[in-house]
Amino acid sequence: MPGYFRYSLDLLVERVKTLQNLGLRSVLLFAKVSDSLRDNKGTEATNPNGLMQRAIRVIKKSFPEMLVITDVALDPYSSFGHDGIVDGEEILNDNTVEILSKISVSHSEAGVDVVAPSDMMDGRVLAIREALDKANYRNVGIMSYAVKYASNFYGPFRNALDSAPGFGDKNTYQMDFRNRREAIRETLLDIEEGADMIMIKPAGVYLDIIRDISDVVHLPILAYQVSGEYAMTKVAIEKGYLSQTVIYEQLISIKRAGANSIVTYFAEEATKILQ
Ligand SMILES: NCC(=O)CCC(=O)O
Repeated sequence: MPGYFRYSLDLLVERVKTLQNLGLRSVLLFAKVSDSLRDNKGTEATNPNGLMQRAIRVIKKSFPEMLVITDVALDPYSSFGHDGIVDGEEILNDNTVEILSKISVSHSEAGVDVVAPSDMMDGRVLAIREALDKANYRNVGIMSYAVKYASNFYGPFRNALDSAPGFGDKNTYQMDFRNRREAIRETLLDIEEGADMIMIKPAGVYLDIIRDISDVVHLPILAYQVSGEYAMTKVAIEKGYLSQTVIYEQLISIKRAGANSIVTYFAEEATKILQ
């Protein structure tokens, strides 16, 4: 993924310091664990001393005011690269939801501010909310990936994390990009279950969906400009086909469509453009 790197914990502190100095106030963390730690149960994902848990502690210790959001999903921990527990060729929704709740509690024990389930299992927001409340983490928020399309734009991220599915695809739990109304249904369900913020993903070729949702939903709406959108633009700029100003135009159009916040790999560039 051009211009993007995996950070060890010592380098992570330097990286977050740079971002904070640029005026950024939140980070979204993803973990990359070694293949030997992957299984079909997400065991490593709940390790109190796992990479994600240590990363949360390191950041909150050095930058207590930085809002830390964590990815809650099985795919980086799954021997199959899927977001759920696999049985034959099936993804077991309810067993997965149970583990996602445990992962969320584990991240909360480490000090996370907001958990972000990105798996697209049904019923996970309610289960996570109940598990967090029961464990006394009532103030930990849930940013739900309510609308996540089975998109072809995730390629560079999956390469960076080695998290591409080992068999099949994610079409049985991620959404069909030909379907428009399902986005609203999924969003309203997640809100009813207790989501504090709604994520729509990808962003740039889903501006109509962002607009649809922002017309009916009055919670914070985030849009995720994903790795493929980033890589296309980055490479075109590097090759001189486009000027850097297209980044600003892309981000503004996502905002114009109705996003309150944008998750983007151009965050650092954006702070410079906006100065
Ligand atoms: N669960 C995280 C992702 O799928 C990221 C996608 C991307 O940036 O391409």
